[in-house]
Amino acid sequence: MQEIKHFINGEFVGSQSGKTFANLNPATNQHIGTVHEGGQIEVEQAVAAARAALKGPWGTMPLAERMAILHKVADGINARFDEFLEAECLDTGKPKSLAAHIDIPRGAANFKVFADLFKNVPTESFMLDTPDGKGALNYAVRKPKGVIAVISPWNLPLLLMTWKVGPALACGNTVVVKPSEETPRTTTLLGEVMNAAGVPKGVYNVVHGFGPNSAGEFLTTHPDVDGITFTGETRTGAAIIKASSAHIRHVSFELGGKNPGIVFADCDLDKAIEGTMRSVFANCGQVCLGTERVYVERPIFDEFVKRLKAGAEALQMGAWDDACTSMGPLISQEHKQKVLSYYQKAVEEGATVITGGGVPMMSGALAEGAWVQPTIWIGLPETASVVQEEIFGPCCHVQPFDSEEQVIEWANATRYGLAAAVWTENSSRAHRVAGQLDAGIVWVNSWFLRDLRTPFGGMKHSGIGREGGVHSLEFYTELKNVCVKL
Ligand SMILES: NC(=O)C1=CN([C@@H]2O[C@H](COP(=O)(O)OP(=O)(O)OC[C@H]3O[C@@H](n4cnc5c(N)ncnc54)[C@H](O)[C@@H]3O)[C@@H](O)[C@H]2O)C=CC1
Ligand SMILES: O=C(O)/C=C/C=C(\O)C(=O)O
Repeated sequence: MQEIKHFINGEFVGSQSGKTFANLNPATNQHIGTVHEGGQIEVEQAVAAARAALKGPWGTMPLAERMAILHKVADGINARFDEFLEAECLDTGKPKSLAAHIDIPRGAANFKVFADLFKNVPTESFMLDTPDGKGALNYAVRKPKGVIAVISPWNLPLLLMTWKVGPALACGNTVVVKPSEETPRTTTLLGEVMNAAGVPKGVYNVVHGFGPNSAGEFLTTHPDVDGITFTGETRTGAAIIKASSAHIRHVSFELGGKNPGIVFADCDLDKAIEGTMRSVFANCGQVCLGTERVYVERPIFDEFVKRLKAGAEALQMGAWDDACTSMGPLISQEHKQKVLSYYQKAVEEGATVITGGGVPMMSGALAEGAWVQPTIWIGLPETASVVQEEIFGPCCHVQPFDSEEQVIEWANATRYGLAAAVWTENSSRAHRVAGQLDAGIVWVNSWFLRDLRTPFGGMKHSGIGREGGVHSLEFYTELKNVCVKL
């Protein structure tokens, strides 16, 4: 059984309180590790270490050296690829085919891409005319923001944590990470890679624990934190703003979604089915960008539903290391109960269940895991709970539509605005519809095709701010204008 400790000032340390909690494998519900629960003391130590590293070796390191170290971190993740893969799959139950394709490579890329992006970024300068005719020169310089608190979720643990830590470190900041209590392993393993890569002590710190009245809250309310970046539920984002409001600092929030997939009759149906299958069921539906509302133009509705059903029923649930597995379990028993409560609500609200709706029969060690069936509903009004609320499970409601105007109105009629997918071969329509959707990202004829240089974030209740490319640079640095009278 693995003991999972905090990583503070370059060392693995236990909690002074002696408090621990269980690390469970969601595929089996077995206790596979013991995690130290951080309190005020560990958060205090981690923030102090991050502040000292900022003033010391990291803050004074030449840019080229810092970027070379971040390349070594990426190489270090790749060199220990199989260990990261196993750690991520044990924590989440996700199939290794998925984690090997997405989670671990993106974990490494998040360091390389941002190191390369930020190496040569210019800033603005302006000449100002003055009455004496000599003028003044203004130029802006970027400084690291300082100590960044990173609060990360359990659905794509390494990917989403490094998506923030990579650019934060590339900009010269130091970080204290509070990973999700459900998925402590890869964040901890990254500490070993940081040390091996030569990252100075205190630059990357990890404190384990929960949210309210635990490490998460202690970190986000700490007065010596200069910025908070968070991915997770909208309600948690609101709680973090409220709890930390005494201190003025920037926040960057990537929150929930209830994303539409819009399928026009002129789409390439094979591509639309393949993309919608991924966007609904990948990672057992636990992706904030995933599609939970599918709108299909009426002439192809029956055919689409028939083929989506066949795809869902062909998914293979099983162990993470079985090459045949295409869908894993949900993250926890608690989340399983939440998703099943929506399965029940859908029926109570009058849905026709096309497939799924319950719990699959799993055998052997998997019998006690957090498994649910991939599920498709039709026949609900747009006001139904499962059409309006984020479920975060392998399920969707499919609705026929008759006009562009109608589908745009429905697509926008939620409090969320994170992502959308549009399937059409008509490029004028693609641009027209994309322009009218309330979403931070619209994919046309694709889903989860990511370019890390682009703005990423949500509208409405789906987030505050954008990260990615120069937008990460904006969040993780402070701009200072220097005005020199000539
Ligand atoms: N990317 C997304 O949009 C995600 C959405 N979710 C949604 O959120 C639901 C709940 O999942 P959770 O893991 O509980 O998500 P969450 O939003 O509660 O947790 C995300 C992170 O925030 C921390 N946290 C929670 N409360 C906090 C607080 N008051 N102060 C500081 N940190 C805090 C957690 O410990 C974790 O590290 C899921 O059922 C799903 O619907 C969950 C994970 C990711
Ligand atoms: O940055 C990405 O490519 C993925 C983002 C996904 C989420 O934010 C999520 O699922 O929570």
